Amino acid sequence: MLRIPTSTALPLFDTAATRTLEQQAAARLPAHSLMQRAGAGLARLARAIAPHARCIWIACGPGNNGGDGLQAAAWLQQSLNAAPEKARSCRILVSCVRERAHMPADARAAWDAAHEAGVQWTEHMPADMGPQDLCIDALLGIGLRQPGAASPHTGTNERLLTVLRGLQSSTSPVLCADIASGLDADTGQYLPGFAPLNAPASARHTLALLTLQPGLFTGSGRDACGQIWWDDLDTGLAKGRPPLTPLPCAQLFSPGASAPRPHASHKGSFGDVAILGGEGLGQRGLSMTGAAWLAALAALHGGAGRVMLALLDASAGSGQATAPWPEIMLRSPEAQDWRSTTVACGCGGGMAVRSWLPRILDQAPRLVLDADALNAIAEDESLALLLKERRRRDLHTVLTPHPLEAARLLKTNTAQVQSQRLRAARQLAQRFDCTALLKGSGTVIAGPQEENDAPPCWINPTGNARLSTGGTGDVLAGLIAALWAQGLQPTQAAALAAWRHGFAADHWPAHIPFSASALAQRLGG
Ligand SMILES: NC(=O)C1=CN([C@@H]2O[C@H](COP(=O)(O)OP(=O)(O)OC[C@H]3O[C@@H](n4cnc5c(N)ncnc54)[C@H](O)[C@@H]3O)[C@@H](O)[C@H]2O)[C@@H](O)CC1
Repeated sequence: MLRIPTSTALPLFDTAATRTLEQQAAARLPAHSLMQRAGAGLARLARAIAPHARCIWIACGPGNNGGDGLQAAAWLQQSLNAAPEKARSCRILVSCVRERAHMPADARAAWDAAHEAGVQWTEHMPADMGPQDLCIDALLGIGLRQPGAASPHTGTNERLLTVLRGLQSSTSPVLCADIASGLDADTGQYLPGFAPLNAPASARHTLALLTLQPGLFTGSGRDACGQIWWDDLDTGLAKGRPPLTPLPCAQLFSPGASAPRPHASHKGSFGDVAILGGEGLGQRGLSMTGAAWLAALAALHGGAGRVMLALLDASAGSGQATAPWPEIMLRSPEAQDWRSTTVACGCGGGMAVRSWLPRILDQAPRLVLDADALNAIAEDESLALLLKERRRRDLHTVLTPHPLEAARLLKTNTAQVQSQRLRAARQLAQRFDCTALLKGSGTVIAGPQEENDAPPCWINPTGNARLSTGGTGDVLAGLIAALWAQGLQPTQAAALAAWRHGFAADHWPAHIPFSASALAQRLGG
């Protein structure tokens, strides 16, 4: 069993691929083996999470996810039976939303095992559960379907939803079997009617079974599933023995070991970054120079050899007084040579960045486009065309939209982007022939399409809600530019930057107030 994230990049499989892998694995094993292993994994993790539980309540759904819960109940009860002194201090209780006769064959076998072990059945969540106890959510796994098409058994949905609401508002920790019930394993979105009404009042853990799926890590997945664990059910998947087919739909990003900087190096060894952004107060009365400074500061602390800042501020130079980092060289946009550097463009660019975009899109060999540069391109077909043509001219681009910016670029709305985050990132990468980094919980990074190949796609596992504050996106854009300038490929630079950005937030020292500029200054480690 692996605790996620690990230091290796892990494959993510969608539901269709998981079904195929499940069939392949089941065909090699005696009947019910996979479910027995799934139940054993759940029982092991349950004991580790709640070693002092007086009550473990297992809510079981109508299908094989419910079967996993029943099998876990059987294992837990059996281990209590083997240690009678413990059996007096802990109860294993099961609620099942469907009768045995209507469950699939594996689940019926698990039901029988639970029954034989002496598990107690209960109609409702026990009223006396406390923070040391544990709930197991085995209601719905990857078999979730749109309500309505769900079940021929009338009344199931209502009972299931009542039990689910109990789990979602539980003050005892919750361990989800495979995935939090109601969450789409491919997209990380709740199906209508399944989203919790309030934020969870207790810790969440999820044991992914057989495969890891993208929905655990993006959209609502992180909040719904909490700490993620993976049990590949002894199939070898976690040891890097994926079969040739089906292929993963994405990977969970993990940085490889970083090479130390050679001793015989100088500032020219690590590339130049130029930032263009920061509309001045004089233009529309809305100063956004801070955004460009943040990107520049991040590029500096991200290890670029030299950092130049070209402010879109008629009174350029005034910024120097407010943010005195003497290592950052101020340039006028006219004086900067855009052909020779890695460029991050758009941070705080306001309206002023628009007139510069034709030149930047035409000249910058490595270009990170953020914020107002993205909005300008979304509104101007001629700019979009220039962007699309860049890769054919051997000029490369990374787009860093948040969901609203992505929606503008894709001519859709934010809800559509969020409902299919992986697909949206891939569409952006394909449409503009570039790398697209879609920000949000579980940032998705998609590379441009290689000939006859699906674009590679990563999900970043690091980061937390600390990053939900102004300026962190500018820091990310500057960091991508810095890593790219140091020689990484664009998609690798984007993914590593997202990882390091999130990692810094995850390991934030309690005594330092979090802000984007503090984050930028901690990127060096
Ligand atoms: N069969 C096996 O050997 C294995 C099964 N596994 C487990 O099996 C799960 C998949 O099992 P299933 O394919 O049976 O699917 P699920 O158990 O996830 O769900 C299917 C059941 O839920 C009902 N349902 C679906 N959508 C609903 C909705 N919106 N409202 C109400 N009811 C709804 C369906 O009518 C069906 O009865 C995995 O998530 C995993 O937990 C894994 O342990 C791997 C091994």
